[in-house]
Amino acid sequence: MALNDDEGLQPLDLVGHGPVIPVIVIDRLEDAVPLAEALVAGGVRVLEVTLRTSVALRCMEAIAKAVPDAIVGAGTVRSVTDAQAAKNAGCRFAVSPGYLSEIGNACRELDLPLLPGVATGSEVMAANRDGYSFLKLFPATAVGGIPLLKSLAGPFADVMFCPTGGITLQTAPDFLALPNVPVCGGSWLTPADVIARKDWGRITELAREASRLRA
Ligand SMILES: O=C(O)C(=O)C[C@H](O)[C@H](O)COP(=O)(O)O
Repeated sequence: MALNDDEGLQPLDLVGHGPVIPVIVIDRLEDAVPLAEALVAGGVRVLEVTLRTSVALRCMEAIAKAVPDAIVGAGTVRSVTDAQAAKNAGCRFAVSPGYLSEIGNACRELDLPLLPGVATGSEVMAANRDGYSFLKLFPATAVGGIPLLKSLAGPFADVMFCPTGGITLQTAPDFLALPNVPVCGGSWLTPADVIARKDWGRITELAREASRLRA
């Protein structure tokens, strides 16, 4: 499925590359490229690098330049400035934890595909109004998880979700079994302690496990 490819938005296939989008926090620039290479080696190409650290933008830039098989995007996009910075860093898509029309419109202007975060029906409607129908449900487990996704499928039958927040290798299959969930997100593929000890082999194993889940 193409990501929010309504008129005016650049389509990006985020679903055809596997069932899980890793949500990544990188503290050291030197870890960016080997981490991305380890994920790609495990079959995970779509990478959401969060804008939560001071080196995040430089990490995205490094991955975009050095790991051509990775499709790198920016997570934690909370402002128009963040979206612009992500585009400048070479990101192919952006993910926001919530939704603001100004971010939706700015991403359209920037030709930067956006996966907007929503947690309520009103937010789904605001994002739909602005042309977005593939949405991130965040924080997925905390706001209602599978029962909420089943409920949303009634009034929002044409909306697809990437639930993220509180999902694990064990619970991901139940989310992916829902007709309105083609892909889910999670940080379990890139644990902080594994990155800290530069155990890239373990990252590849975690990626391989995730990529084998049913898409
Ligand atoms: O930083 C952002 O913009 C986010 O979107 C938050 C992440 O999606 C979640 O923190 C991932 O949740 P966990 O898999 O439970 O760790």
